[in-house]
Amino acid sequence: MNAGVVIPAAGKGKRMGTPISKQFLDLCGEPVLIRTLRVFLDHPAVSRLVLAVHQDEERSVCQLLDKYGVPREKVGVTLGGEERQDSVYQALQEMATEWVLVHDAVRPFVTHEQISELLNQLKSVDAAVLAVPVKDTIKEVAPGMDVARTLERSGLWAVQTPQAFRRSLLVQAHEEGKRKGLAATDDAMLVEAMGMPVRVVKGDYSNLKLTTPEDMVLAEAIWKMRSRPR
Ligand SMILES: Nc1ccn([C@@H]2O[C@H](COP(=O)(O)OP(=O)(O)OP(=O)(O)O)[C@@H](O)[C@H]2O)c(=O)n1
Ligand SMILES: C[C@](O)(CO)[C@H](O)COP(=O)(O)O
Repeated sequence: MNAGVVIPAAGKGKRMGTPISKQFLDLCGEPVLIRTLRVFLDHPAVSRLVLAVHQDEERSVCQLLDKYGVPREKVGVTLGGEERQDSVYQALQEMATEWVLVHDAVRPFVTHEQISELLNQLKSVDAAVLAVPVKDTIKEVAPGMDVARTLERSGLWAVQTPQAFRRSLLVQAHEEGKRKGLAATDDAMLVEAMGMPVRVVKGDYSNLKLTTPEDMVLAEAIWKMRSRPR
């Protein structure tokens, strides 16, 4: 199977709060974005990647790709939008493969096994996502900070990326979502809104999304753990 990869990388990382956007922070010697890209570049089923970047960072991203020897014939760069959803849609316009994976630039710990398993699922379904069972008790909290209710944990999963799709379905889902004014925090939500099934593949808790400052500390620890000789 031949797949393209859309990497939304146009966020400003407000919750991380660093002067440079979190996708460019150093993770044990290389920028997060480069670490994420390498996983996909090295996967045999990936034929093309498109990065959606912020307009102020387009030049510096291109320089970064050249500095780290990223093959530009395989990696395109396009401008992202206001929200993650807009950035993914923009990058999808540059993608022509039948199958597409969407993956956050700030999840550098995705593995080849996870990518392969998601693509394997696309032999029987048109949408599949990585997720892990939630570990905490989840409560819905009312605006006044009183607990509204406690959710039944047994069926709750925290969804990650990559998320894998038949490209035509994902494009249609984004377009219908836009028409209906849906604000989606992941791509599968848009497919779900069409009433289409989405398969869940069990992921790994270390496939962290770097969001807040303590995530960088965890990320360094995970990187070091993975780099230790076995
Ligand atoms: N307009 C946007 C917003 C987000 N993203 C990307 O979507 C991924 C996940 O989003 P998130 O963690 O929310 O990143 P930020 O929007 O940068 O973070 P924050 O919400 O804290 O500002 C990141 O790779 C981010 O760069 C994007 O491409 N375009
Ligand atoms: C797509 C995602 O990574 C799945 O967990 C997540 O929803 C992105 O959310 P964010 O609000 O853009 O961080």
